Amino acid sequence: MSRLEISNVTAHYEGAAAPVLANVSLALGAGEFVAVIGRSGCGKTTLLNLAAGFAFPTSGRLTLDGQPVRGPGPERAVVFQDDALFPWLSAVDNVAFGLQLKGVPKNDRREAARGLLARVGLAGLDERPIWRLSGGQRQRLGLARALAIEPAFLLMDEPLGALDAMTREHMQQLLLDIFLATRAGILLITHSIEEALFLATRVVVMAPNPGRIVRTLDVDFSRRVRAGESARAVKSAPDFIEARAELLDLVFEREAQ
Ligand SMILES: Nc1ncnc2c1ncn2[C@@H]1O[C@H](COP(=O)(O)OP(=O)(O)OP(=O)(O)O)[C@@H](O)[C@H]1O
Repeated sequence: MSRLEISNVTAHYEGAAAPVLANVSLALGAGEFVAVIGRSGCGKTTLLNLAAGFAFPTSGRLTLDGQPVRGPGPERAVVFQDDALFPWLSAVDNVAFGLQLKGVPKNDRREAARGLLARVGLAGLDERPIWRLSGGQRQRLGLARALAIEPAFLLMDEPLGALDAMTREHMQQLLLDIFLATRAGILLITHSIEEALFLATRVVVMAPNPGRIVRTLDVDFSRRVRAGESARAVKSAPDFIEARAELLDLVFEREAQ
């Protein structure tokens, strides 16, 4: 079972007065869905970049199954808001590219890629060029490509931020389905407190100057969706609304400081 551990990490950007992250600790295991929220500039993306191996801390430790993280790796797939798809390739070839990186033989790649496209709800759009896909379809494609490498961890930076409300709700359901099917450890950065509460097994609240974790909340609202309750019912349940208000207070209280 894979485990990513961020222990007591501090990070600085050159020239900045305060550290961008100070004494941040966070662990992510298989079957855990951690959502990180906090006001703009509190270091969420920096934290994800460290977890992905795109950046390194000034002090503290990052380990993967006990081994120091030295850079990016195929066990950690990253999904961004503006997904870095290859615009000159069709949908199926964008996913097949991920399979090529994984070493899947050429003849098997397109068929496997089609399967992944179907899994994210893009069946039938295989040969579409990227520029003819909607924002939501591109996000699905970005997810399919991330899943192609069968990552132990999915690291996502505001992946649904650019989508309209309806599409966003559909994508939340897809993320839940993927989480359940793969049991990958998911790290999701989101500006939506509601989305964090709805999807995660743990919500982490950060505050800025220096970037730090001020609250960790274990939640299980997604279990109710799995048990058959509708997303709408879960999001309008009294305990969901109460938890959302508490987190809102926390983020705004910190903002006022
Ligand atoms: N490459 C960089 N060099 C210098 N400073 C940076 C760099 N990247 C980010 N910062 C600064 O570090 C702080 C944290 O940025 P980061 O993007 O991690 O925050 P965030 O919480 O993800 O913000 P947002 O919610 O707006 O995306 C900000 O003050 C930002 O200006």
